[in-house]
Amino acid sequence: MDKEGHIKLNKLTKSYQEGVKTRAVLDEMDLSVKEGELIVLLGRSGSGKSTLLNLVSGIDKPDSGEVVIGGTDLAKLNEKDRTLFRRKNIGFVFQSFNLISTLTAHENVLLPLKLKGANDEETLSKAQRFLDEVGLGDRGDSYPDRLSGGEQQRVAIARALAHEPMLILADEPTGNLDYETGKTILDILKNLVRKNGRTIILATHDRDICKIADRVLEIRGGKLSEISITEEAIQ
Ligand SMILES: Nc1ncnc2c1ncn2[C@@H]1O[C@H](COP(=O)(O)OP(=O)(O)OP(=O)(O)O)[C@@H](O)[C@H]1O
Repeated sequence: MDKEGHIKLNKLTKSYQEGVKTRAVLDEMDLSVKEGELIVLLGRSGSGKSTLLNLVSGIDKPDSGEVVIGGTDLAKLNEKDRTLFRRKNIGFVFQSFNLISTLTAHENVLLPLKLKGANDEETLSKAQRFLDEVGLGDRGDSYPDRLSGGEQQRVAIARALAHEPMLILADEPTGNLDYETGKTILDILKNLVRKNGRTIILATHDRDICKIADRVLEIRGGKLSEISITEEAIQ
């Protein structure tokens, strides 16, 4: 695989129509992410972070421009193939954890593996291994409503990584957690992503999170600009 252009955005443009008004959100945005990079995406509320993540995951379609992930141009896939591609290649971590309430922690981690068609003993133990990795090896039988917010997010991290996706997308992963829990979650996420050699794009408005990044990018006026990490640390 082309390490330099593991993920590429070419002139990505997206606007929303509201009545007669058009709101331009992303304006011919370019980006190239290397394999294994940890990108922190900053931007004020409403700047387009979630819009960008939805385009990168293929959940939403751009007005124009390309999203290329591991050599696959998402626009060339039909709806069904895009869903399959997403299941196989992308892991998600959301602000609101998004665990399935009727499944145990272990079953939640298992789900993306099953959706990929894996369902044998080895798969069961892989899900268990990832629960162990996030420190919840003994909570596999617990349902989400029996877990704290931080524990739920740890299950969500295990779920995002266990099926070995090419790319992890995290949207405000610490947004619903207190400061200390948020710090723990970020450490777990960073360590697991590094250990497994995954690429991650993490959107946040919390500038503190920049400390863990290889590269910090900011969306402003529909474009991306690179911010120096040392500059960010000093502020
Ligand atoms: N489906 C939609 N229809 C119309 N406008 C939308 C839609 N989705 C997003 N927008 C608008 O696009 C802009 C970018 O929204 P987006 O959710 O991407 O921002 P964000 O940076 O993720 O914000 P936040 O940090 O508050 O979550 C906002 O002005 C929002 O109102």
